[in-house]
Amino acid sequence: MSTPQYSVIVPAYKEARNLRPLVTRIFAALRRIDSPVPAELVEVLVVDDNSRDGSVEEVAALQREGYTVRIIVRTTERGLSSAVVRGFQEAAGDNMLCMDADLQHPPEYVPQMLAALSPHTLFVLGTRYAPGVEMDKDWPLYRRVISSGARLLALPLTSASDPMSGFFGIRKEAFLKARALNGAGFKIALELLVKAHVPRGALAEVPFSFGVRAEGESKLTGKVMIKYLEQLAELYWYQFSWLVVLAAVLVFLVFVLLLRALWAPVDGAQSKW
Ligand SMILES: Nc1nc2c(ncn2[C@@H]2O[C@H](COP(=O)(O)OP(=O)(O)O[C@H]3O[C@H](CO)[C@@H](O)[C@H](O)[C@@H]3O)[C@@H](O)[C@H]2O)c(=O)[nH]1
Repeated sequence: MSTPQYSVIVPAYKEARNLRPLVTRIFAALRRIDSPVPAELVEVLVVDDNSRDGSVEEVAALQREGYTVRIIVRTTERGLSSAVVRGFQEAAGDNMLCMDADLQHPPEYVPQMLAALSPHTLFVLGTRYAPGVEMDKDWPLYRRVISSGARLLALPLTSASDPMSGFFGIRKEAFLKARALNGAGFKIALELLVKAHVPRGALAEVPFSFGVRAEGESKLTGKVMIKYLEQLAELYWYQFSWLVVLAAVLVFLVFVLLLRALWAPVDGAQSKW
């Protein structure tokens, strides 16, 4: 078997029933005659947080059928973003893609997303905010509102149109540049866009329609949303702390100038004496 050059990272918690359709559809897309990426160069890496729902057995069955898929089972950590970071650390390929297990990210887009990465295009983002893209009409209204609100709050941090997306790819060298990854919450794409300092010219966007979950339940809870607000505060500080320092220096200078202006006439008066 050739060494994988492309790794598809799938964070998964209790997704046993989605893994087979996900993996078989990814490889079916890669085996199409018009796929820009050969299936033999791709691995799928599932990062599971000890789901104990048959995910390990499902991956073993897929391996026996010849699919290049492996699973990491974490027993001491939990969380979507940290699972993705672990997957990127363990990936064999230099071109790495992250996607949900639940088929909300269409597996048929995997070849195109992987092929978009290159030494010049360090980040590829699956975006739901592009002309002509429609949200699945079954996606609940409250999720649309949360997603749009979260996106608006993040827009000053990045030029990407959908920093909330969980469907994105990054080159290994860009990932290794990102220091002090927090890995909390759900928004690892946003954190990587900010901390890997991906320039606008090295970012490609691929519009896609976000579907509804195939099986199981979303793990997005109120706690995850609070984590997002904490993460935003950290990223704003990371990105804009120099502005705060600049503002402090300016305030100090204005203060000094004011003091001088206030004291100057008195000094003048004293010198006459
Ligand atoms: N390993 C691991 N995986 C997890 C965990 N929590 C969630 N996942 C996996 O992460 C993927 C997304 O989780 P969902 O719970 O399905 O998220 P969602 O509500 O559909 O949110 C998605 O859409 C958002 C856009 O609105 C995205 O921002 C988000 O990243 C995610 O893709 C799924 O494959 C799920 O199994 C966890 O604690 N550990």
